[in-house]
Amino acid sequence: MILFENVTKKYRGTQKPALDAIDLKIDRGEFVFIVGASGSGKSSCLRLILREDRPSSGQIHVAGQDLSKISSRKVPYFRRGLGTVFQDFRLLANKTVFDNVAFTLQVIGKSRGFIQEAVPDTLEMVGLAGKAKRFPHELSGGEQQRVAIARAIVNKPAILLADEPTGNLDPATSLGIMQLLKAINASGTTVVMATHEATFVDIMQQRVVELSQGVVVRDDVEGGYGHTASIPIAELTDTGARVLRTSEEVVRQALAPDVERIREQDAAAAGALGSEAGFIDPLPSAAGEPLAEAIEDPLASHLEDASDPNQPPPPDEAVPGKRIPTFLEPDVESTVQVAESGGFAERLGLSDEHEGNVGPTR
Ligand SMILES: Nc1ncnc2c1ncn2[C@@H]1O[C@H](COP(=O)(O)OP(=O)(O)OP(=O)(O)O)[C@@H](O)[C@H]1O
Repeated sequence: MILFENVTKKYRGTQKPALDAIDLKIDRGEFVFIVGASGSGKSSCLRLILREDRPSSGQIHVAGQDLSKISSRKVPYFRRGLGTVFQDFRLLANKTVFDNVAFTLQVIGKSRGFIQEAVPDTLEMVGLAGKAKRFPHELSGGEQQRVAIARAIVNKPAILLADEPTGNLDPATSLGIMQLLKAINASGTTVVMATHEATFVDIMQQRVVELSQGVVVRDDVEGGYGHTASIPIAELTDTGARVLRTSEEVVRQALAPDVERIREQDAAAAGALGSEAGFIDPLPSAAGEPLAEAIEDPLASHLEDASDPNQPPPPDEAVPGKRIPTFLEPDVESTVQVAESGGFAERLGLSDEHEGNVGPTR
């Protein structure tokens, strides 16, 4: 699905290569964390996959295509098969939630009827049903990131690239985003995520590729974050250490891969997202469960308990009739970070041809 062969990237005017003879193979359906200290080359790696940049030497294949053979004119078409999520959301400030997501489909020529079905379905999946008419500045940070994820998956990409998608979010909101990405991966979409979030990486036990000064220094099938960003526990006060351990336990409960409940959630989420390999079906599951409900409810009760570090997380408690759990309704107001310009469309693999309005259907 993604293949780097002896890839080196050296930016103009720099002495050391940002990436140095990288070999990397990521198969269809994998969830891969790319970790490493600041400046180790994570974003460079994602930019090369997205064909935003070209390697100085070496070969890159993505989704069966040799990127060196794609002409600049064809790059937007290539990018349509990739979903991208960034730390700063990059929503269009002057468009509603609906229109931000619809924009992706509109510029690639999907019919109005298709858009008016696919967008609400995708918004429901990410827990934003009912917020279609809001503008980005009327949303919390977590909600904005969910809009960005909806925009990234609405075109059913085979690969989702996420560059620090939780970097601007509080821990609880980040956890919701991680669960969403995990569920998207469970549907068959390959997810590659660059992150500094040690706790999530440690607990999710997915493949971890660690970069150091542009070199792959570790590639673990079920790895942890490693020492690159660990907080030395000895430097914490007793209270600090207890709080840290408690929040880790909360996250572990919510994401641990060996918990049967999580498997069931994955299955439910995969059902909600569709079974077609590599693609996400925007229809709800047969049981009518939206993705947000399928993956989030148990977490809400754990998080509520996180305030008391001496209390173990309670058992799961379903909240009858509750479509979107409290956890998915973050009340933290965040600084809205939006992209205003047309370069945004190009980066997302969209042409910036015409930009008519697509009205919300509800
Ligand atoms: N456009 C550029 N021109 C010159 N040097 C660059 C450019 N982009 C990145 N670099 C350099 O390449 C190296 C890798 O940067 P990159 O952004 O890939 O790291 P990163 O691991 O994503 O870092 P961070 O975690 O801080 O986002 C760094 O030394 C950086 O300064």
